[in-house]
Amino acid sequence: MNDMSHQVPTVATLHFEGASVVHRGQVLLRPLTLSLSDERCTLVMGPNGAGKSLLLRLAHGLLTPSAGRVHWQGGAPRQAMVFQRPVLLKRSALDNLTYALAVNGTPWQSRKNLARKALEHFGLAHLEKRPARVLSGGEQQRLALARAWLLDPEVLFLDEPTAALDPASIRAVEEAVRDFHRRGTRIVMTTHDLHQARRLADDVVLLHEGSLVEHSAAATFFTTPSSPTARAFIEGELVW
Ligand SMILES: Nc1ncnc2c1ncn2[C@@H]1O[C@H](COP(=O)(O)OP(=O)(O)OP(=O)(O)O)[C@@H](O)[C@H]1O
Repeated sequence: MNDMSHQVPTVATLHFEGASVVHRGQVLLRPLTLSLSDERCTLVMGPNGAGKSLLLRLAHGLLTPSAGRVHWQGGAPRQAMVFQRPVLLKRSALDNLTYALAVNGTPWQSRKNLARKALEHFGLAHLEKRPARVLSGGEQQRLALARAWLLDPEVLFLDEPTAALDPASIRAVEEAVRDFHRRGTRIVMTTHDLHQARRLADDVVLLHEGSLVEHSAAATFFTTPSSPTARAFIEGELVW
């Protein structure tokens, strides 16, 4: 997605400064120093248990580091997060969106109209009355993206949003991610899928066993990774 990175407005830089996560004496994320700047699409990669979700939770402020700090230079931007298993309310698809707008302070007169537009944008218009929790995995993921879309985030965090989806749904989610990016939203997304990372990433963060292994431009990462661990990961030899 490099071609788009010069067309979008500047977003604040996110700094991790020696940020670590320790739980009951166990180090889950070793002190991490990393800056995410520019209007990029950053893919956070690594085997199971590497610490990708922890990094994302720290970034979005859902988790406080045990030591060090995570902060936005230039003030925290408007941000949203989409999880692998979307958290949806026991309401219709439409009501999930109007509720998010209400929480966001959108005047009630315009909520339904905006929510319907978002449903349409994500190909869900025909499902507006269906309870959100009975939607298929792919539909739920699109509804979560529609909800994020309505909040017009400057930064969007996605935690393995395509992990349990079929190829068509994966394509739909990736297209939505590109759409967000075109609109100027900075993307930070975790994935296991090397092909997906090649399709989407401007830069790649590789974690392994709770440590940062590499942060480089996607072209560099995939062609000339600087560490043996990154090479092994790209070759599919780093299972965990
Ligand atoms: N609340 C918690 N309590 C104890 N251990 C945790 C907690 N959250 C995460 N961990 C551990 O921290 C490590 C990193 O977890 P994390 O979810 O960040 O991995 P991940 O890279 O996202 O893995 P996956 O690809 O499997 O989703 C794992 O070993 C996990 O078991």
